[in-house]
Amino acid sequence: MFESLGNKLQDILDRVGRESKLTEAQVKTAMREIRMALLEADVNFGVAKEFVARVSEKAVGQEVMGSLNAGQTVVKLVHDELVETLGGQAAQPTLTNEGNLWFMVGLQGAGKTTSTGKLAAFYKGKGRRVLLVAADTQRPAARDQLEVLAKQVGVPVLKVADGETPQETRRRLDEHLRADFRDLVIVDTAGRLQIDEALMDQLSDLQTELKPTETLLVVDAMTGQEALNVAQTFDARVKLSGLVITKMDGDARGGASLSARSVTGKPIYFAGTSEKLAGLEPFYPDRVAGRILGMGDVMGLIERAQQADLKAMEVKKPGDFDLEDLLTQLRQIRKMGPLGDLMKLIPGMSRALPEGFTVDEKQIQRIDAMISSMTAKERHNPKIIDGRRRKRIAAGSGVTVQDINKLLKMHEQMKEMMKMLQKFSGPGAGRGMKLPRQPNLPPSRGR
Ligand SMILES: Nc1nc2c(ncn2[C@@H]2O[C@H](COP(=O)(O)OP(=O)(O)OP(=O)(O)O)[C@@H](O)[C@H]2O)c(=O)[nH]1
Repeated sequence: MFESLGNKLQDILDRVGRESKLTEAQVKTAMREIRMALLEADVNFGVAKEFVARVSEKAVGQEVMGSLNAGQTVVKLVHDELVETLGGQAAQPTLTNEGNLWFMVGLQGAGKTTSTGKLAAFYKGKGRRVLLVAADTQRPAARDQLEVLAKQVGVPVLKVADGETPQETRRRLDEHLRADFRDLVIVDTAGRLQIDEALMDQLSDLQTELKPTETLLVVDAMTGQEALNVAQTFDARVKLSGLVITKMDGDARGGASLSARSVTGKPIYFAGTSEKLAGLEPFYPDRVAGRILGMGDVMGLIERAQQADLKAMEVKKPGDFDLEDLLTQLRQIRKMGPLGDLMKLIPGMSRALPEGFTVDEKQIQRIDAMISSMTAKERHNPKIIDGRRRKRIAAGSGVTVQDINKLLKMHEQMKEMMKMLQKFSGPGAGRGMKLPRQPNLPPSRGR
């Protein structure tokens, strides 16, 4: 479990000592890594800080658990705390025999309309009689989009007319329900590009009139830090009862869910996992905890590495792998197959790569230019490249400072990757590797 962060911590903590209890110094060192992992997963800074403080308190003086070493013990503590913070067990919204009326709220583009359709499909599958209400009068196409989804699911839809008052909507809904009994009404409310007072008032008025039994905020996992503000504001204005996190199939590591959950304290009921109607799953805190910690699809990576000819990787100790080597290796590693795909399997890697990064000749030339603008000393020890030098190197190689930052980060992560690949490739691969197939590893992607 948690091999990448686990290995990192293991290395650090092995250097610190082998006491049977976690010392304050050990915990402090480990927590720096943990905080980095949280920030990389786009957890809000304040939330990450509080979280780390909470875990530190629990960890100091804690016995090193059973067969685990100090690093693994810390990661386990962090993981358990993450699971707890994310809600522990998977939770479901309240449903009674009748009179269930749910509000779907959120920013435009968060996936509100899509999630409304997905919920209709999910609960119809459980034998519920669902009615959808298209109340998103903000985006002209939203009501039609919901109608199309409703048709696909096979449930009726009530469309709110432009300029209709909440009272009129209530009356029409009652009429509809009298003629055609439904035990679950899901209302797709007006989206907003950002938090907007007038629209918030409109939403609040509709809520007062329709009295939803659940008010679910749809949060886009890709929004990262912004999730905290969005969740906070919506909760203050329309009192949320739960959350739905969409686009968990993307590159985001799920930090948004931790931020949104921490600030509202409301359960996360569902995770959106594709654009399709079936792409909705109950939210499993343990899976997301693993993903936030950046464990990626480690098993997938190992399988690929074992199939590849990795002789080139054995030239150096990973710790000595410098930027010049990076350039050489970048070309050799391409033999492993589509490098982009492979890199996505590495925790944090997809975020570290420059936007739209694909390994083609042009990219290699850019990296070549960046590395060539560095001194031999800098190439060997990139840590000495400070802000001023980054600017100059960027200017000298025709790229931005962000590109330099990303390159340096990628280099660090490649070193990590090489450590893993070395461990798990070549004759004897797999021997001594402590990698049981975990049922709760994050779902593998791209395979
Ligand atoms: N990959 C992926 N895409 C999703 C998911 N949920 C929604 N989307 C996509 O996100 C985009 C926006 O979704 P919508 O449902 O239209 O967004 P909305 O929040 O209803 O937007 P408004 O109606 O404008 O407020 C669409 O292209 C969806 O297909 C998901 O879980 N995974």
